[in-house]
Amino acid sequence: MGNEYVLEGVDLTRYFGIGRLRFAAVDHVTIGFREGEIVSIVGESGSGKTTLAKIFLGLLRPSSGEVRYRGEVLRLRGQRERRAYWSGVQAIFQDPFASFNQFFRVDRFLQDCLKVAGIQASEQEARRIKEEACSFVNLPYHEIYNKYPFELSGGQMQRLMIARVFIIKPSVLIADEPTSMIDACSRSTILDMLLSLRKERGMTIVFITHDLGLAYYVSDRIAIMHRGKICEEGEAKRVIEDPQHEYTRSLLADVPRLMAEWSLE
Ligand SMILES: Nc1ncnc2c1ncn2[C@@H]1O[C@H](COP(=O)(O)OP(=O)(O)OP(=O)(O)O)[C@@H](O)[C@H]1O
Repeated sequence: MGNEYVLEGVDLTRYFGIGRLRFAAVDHVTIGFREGEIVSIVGESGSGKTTLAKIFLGLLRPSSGEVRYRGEVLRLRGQRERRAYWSGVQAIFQDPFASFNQFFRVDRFLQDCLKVAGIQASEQEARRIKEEACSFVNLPYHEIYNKYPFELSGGQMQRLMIARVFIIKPSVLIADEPTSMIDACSRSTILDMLLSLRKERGMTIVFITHDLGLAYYVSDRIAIMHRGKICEEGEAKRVIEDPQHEYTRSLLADVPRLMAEWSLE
């Protein structure tokens, strides 16, 4: 039988610091993501979520354990292998400002996405794809193509990151607090965009958030991370309605209006 996970981490550990200061930011984490599934990794600040995301993206080496993509152990030896991997596994990071090369205009950024996606298109066809991606995220291409990232708002940058995903069509998207810089209204629009991408493309989405309400709203499964470990994992409804771990219960106590806020059921 084949491996059912598109992406998985097996016994991942990552230490930081040396000597007595050494600690495990990610501590023996095993977790897998199936095709078309949305899994949220929820935990408070410093619990190791971003470190785990970076390991999955091949941006950080685990101290031990391994990442498997489509059943194969991930070994990224050069820029070519990295690029090939990133055409399948993409990320949206917390701080969109840091995700852009500030010296490149928006058009160059989008053009690079075509390159990562391996799309060889005429100038006219490339323009059509870029316009289509911008319109998917409600950005008027003709107004922004000539701008530098610092001339965009935080929300526009985040939309541009989703336009990138729209062009590259990765199998897996790792979204680290994708809605942190925008107001509640644009937030739900962006979430809807991501949900429709998963529906249309069967994309796997890994949401990294401290917001259990948001996780419940979007996910099939939730994994709770605490001090580098996954302390609880399961179907979203089960984790919320019947939490098994003390830490999950304490997180739930912090979101008493969870159901009402997200108008669930
Ligand atoms: N490069 C690094 N060097 C040393 N320590 C680090 C490094 N990156 C992260 N850490 C530490 O590892 C721990 C986990 O950090 P991480 O960013 O993964 O947490 P997080 O759950 O994503 O938090 P947040 O929600 O605030 O982003 C923290 O104590 C952090 O200070």
